Amino acid sequence: MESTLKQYFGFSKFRPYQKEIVETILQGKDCLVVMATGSGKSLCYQVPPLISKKTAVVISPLISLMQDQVMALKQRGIGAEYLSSAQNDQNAYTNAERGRYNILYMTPEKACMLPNSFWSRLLDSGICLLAVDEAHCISEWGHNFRVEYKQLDKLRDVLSNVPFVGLTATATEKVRDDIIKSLKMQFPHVTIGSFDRQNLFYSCKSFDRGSVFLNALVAEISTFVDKTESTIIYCTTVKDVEEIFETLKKSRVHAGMYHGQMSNKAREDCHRSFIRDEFYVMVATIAFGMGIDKPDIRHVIHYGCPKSLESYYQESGRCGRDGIPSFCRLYYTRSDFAKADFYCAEARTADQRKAVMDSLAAAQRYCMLTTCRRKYLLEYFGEKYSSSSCGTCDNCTSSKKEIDMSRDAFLLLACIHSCGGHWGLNIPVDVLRGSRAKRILDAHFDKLPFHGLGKDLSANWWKALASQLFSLDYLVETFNDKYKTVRVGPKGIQFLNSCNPDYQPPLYLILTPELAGDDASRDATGDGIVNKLGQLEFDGLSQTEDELYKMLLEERMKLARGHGTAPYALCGDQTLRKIALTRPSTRARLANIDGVNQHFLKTYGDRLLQIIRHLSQELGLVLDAEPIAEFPTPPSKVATIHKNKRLTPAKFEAWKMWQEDGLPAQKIANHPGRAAPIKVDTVLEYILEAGREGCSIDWSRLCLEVGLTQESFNNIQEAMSKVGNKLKPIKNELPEEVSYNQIKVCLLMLETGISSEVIASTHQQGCKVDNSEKGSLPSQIEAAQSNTASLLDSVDHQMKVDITRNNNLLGEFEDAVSRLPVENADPNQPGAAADDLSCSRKRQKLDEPQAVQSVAMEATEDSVLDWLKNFKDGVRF
Ligand SMILES: Nc1ncnc2c1ncn2[C@@H]1O[C@H](COP(=O)(O)OP(=O)(O)OP(=O)(O)O)[C@@H](O)[C@H]1O
Repeated sequence: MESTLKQYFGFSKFRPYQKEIVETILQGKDCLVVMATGSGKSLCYQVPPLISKKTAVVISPLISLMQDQVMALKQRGIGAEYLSSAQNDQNAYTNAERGRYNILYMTPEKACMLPNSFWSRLLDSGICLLAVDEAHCISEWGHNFRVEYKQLDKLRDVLSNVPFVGLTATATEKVRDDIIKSLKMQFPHVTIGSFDRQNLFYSCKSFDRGSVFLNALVAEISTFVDKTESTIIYCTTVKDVEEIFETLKKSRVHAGMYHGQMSNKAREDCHRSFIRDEFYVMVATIAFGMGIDKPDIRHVIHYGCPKSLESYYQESGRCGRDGIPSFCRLYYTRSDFAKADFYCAEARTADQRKAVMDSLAAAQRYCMLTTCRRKYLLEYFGEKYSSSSCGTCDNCTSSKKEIDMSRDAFLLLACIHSCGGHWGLNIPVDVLRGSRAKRILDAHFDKLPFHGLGKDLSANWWKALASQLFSLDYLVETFNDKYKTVRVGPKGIQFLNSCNPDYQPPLYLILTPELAGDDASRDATGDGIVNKLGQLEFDGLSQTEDELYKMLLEERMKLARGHGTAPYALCGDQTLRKIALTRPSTRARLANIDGVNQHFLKTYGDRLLQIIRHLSQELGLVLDAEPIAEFPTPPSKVATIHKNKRLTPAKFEAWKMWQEDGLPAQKIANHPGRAAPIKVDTVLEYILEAGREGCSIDWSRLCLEVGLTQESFNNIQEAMSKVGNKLKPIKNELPEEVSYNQIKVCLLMLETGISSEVIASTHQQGCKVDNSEKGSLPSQIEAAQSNTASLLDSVDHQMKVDITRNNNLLGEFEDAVSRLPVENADPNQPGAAADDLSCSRKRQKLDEPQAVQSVAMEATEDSVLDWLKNFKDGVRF
């Protein structure tokens, strides 16, 4: 099973539950799979046909979804086709009957219409399973009931011995029972995975409709587009879709739109362009829902509260299906919560109406929540979340100010209580605000002592306060057949009992923007949550590796265009990031990367290797940077703000050995603890990466180790002023002996504000000797001695840990000298040594592995001085 997984999908491991489900299907048993969006349900029905060599029939609700899946499967070398009204190729039917496809998709309508003869021929050829994707559509209790799904039970009689597999991301117990019954499943194996999408960051914000907000939204979205991050903006009406689309267009943000009033063709075209990354923003109604199989959507924005929490989970679940950190934001207005009647219009029974009202109330509560959003979402779906803070939603990451609102809470609770608890929220709020509307006067509520006591605050302010009191269970909402009523719950009564008009016990509530009346923070997209989050903690790509990743994205786009397919169908972003991190130089190494399958390797492998080689060279990155086995599993959680991006263990270890244990890069590269040696350049790259991430670096020592002198520092700076800060152009500007490592160190020093004064004084003194005192042997020796001493001082300073000899000065001196990389220490080659003091040239070889390899000269003070005397022009270290 694992080799099939690797061969076709490129993955080395099954995700939780996948393997056991595949095994159960292969044993011929029915299965019900309830697992989160993006958790890998499809694989559960895609692997069995590849193992059993029989066809898997998959019922899927949308033609566009089937088309996407078929396209992606073909890219993996899997025989796949779909049957639907959109299928023009008549051969598809004949091929299907003959079992020519591993996976055969069809709509429920098509499945019910196909003649028995088709099924019996296909049965003869071999069917290994019938999967019903988005199986919640079967249930009237589901949030997406579809009549055609109900008729699928007919197939049970035709395919009596074929295992049926129902798959869905959202199913309450009732819905699960419905699916089992409707599909006449026999003792099914039921798998319920976690609903937690750890890589998603959730946030909500109220907004005011209008051009100010729209412009701010568009400005933010264009920053996503700049980063080639795909975004879906879900709207609740076609009008909103068109308005946002137009605003984007005016701002020259290339986007697509998708809603039910567009023609099928226009919708399909738009969908295709979006998945092919021809544009990065899709503005859509929920019509663009279940069928979206694009794994690299980084932002799902809801413009308006969705009709239910189930829909929200499903729609926001389109985000980050590839496991990369992604963002779900919901903007709501209070008027969204008054749409219950509209949503109830289709409900046929009182139960259905209640279900719709309950779902909308849950979504409303989610919007107004001041506690952990993830916890609320998961617990809504019946999953226990033990922590009270996920750390990856706005409520868990923003600092919360709490203030005592006991008096206002007292007024509101007392007013609601006095109104008898038979009304919605509007009446008591109107009473507080001193309304003299007919219904208030008719009920004599103008006589209540609270009438007008809250007139200085807006109705929305009081409703925002009510939301907090709901979330603390001080207030309770009840749904009748048509109306919502609000009453004071037992906790609220307890609070009221402890109050009198002159005294209320403190009640600290979170000061939300609405309660703070902070219009400035609400007049646009508000907190710019994505920007505030700072860097995402992910897989520790260095800046240069990230540059490579972006270039690889572009190259993937070109390849995909050339083959008329979507970039993600070639390989996922996750896989490309791993390629950027490791830069494989051979097919075997490329094949080892998670996500690279046989078909990809055969079709694009050589071209990709060429590209990797070329781009890595351009960026000064070494190939085969890290043994594949050392890959960290990318954390699936979105990170909150951290000072340092996380380093991979390999990078951290290298930095620690260099900085804290004082080992030279050469020793680190060949450290016995390693499975295989790595290149010195790679070690230096890791150290720089650590420096970039805020780890402390002994810059003098690093300059010394790569041979960066003050002069080359100046030269590099000068080159940068001409050609910018890209490595290759800088390198081209400089003498050949200036190495990439020197340039990288210099760039990072400039980037992190490190002064060139840290460059060991020996470099500069060495230059002085070379320039001003050439020819005077004693002075050169003196200078060289002093150079040596100060050089040793600086090195010695770093090598605290590894000093094994005695602690007296001579011992330290010897030890330090013995560690110095000495090139051409052979006294019979004075020419090389003479060259050493020619400043900019003399250090450049230090970073070359072969130079560094000739280490370990056993020395005493006397022997060094003796040895120095043999050289007219000094020596280099
Ligand atoms: N074993 C695995 N290792 C790595 N990635 C995997 C594995 N299984 C699936 N994936 C990837 O996870 C992503 C989501 O998988 P899939 O489309 O099957 O999710 P799903 O559960 O069907 O989601 P949805 O309910 O949204 O349709 C895909 O990009 C897929 O390639």
